[in-house]
Amino acid sequence: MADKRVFTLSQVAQHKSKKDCWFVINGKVLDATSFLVEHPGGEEVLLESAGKDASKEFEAIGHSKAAQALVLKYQVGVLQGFKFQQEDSKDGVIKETKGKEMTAFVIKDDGLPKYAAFIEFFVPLLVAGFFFAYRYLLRAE
Ligand code: HEM
Repeated sequence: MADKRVFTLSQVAQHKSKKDCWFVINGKVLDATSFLVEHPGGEEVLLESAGKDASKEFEAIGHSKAAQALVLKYQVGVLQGFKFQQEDSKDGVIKETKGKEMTAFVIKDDGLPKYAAFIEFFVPLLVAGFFFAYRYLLRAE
């Protein structure tokens, strides 16, 4: 891939037809011609952005991670003067990193000792027992 080719926006603007459709997403110049028919959002939206910087539209849709990764497949170069933020993507090519998944545990610790559950169960039972015993004794008198 010609990942270090630098294009100006006016160069990108020359590729705005169905047979030659380029646009820019976050500083990456993409040739999405072969992707037009495959795009799940339809080719019309892509053609509307043809030859332009479609970063805002792309972000506005809230494209999935998979879609963002797919962008790299169609990259032909970078936009002149665009400052890439990530260290590893100075040339506009974000190397795929093995995603480190974040996991979290919530350790439930309400500070009660283990026998608390035992007490919570038996104390109401005892109270009820005393109540019925008391009533029984009252009737017996
Ligand atoms: C090469 C660039 C692009 C790729 C690889 C791409 C990929 C995708 C993918 C995979 C989806 C399915 C949903 C998802 O996984 O997020 C999608 C949906 C969509 N895309 Fe793109 N897209 C690109 C550019 C654009 C641009 C520039 C626009 C707007 C101007 C756009 C508008 C949409 C819309 C409207 C949907 C449908 C969303 C929905 O139905 O909820 N896409 N795109």
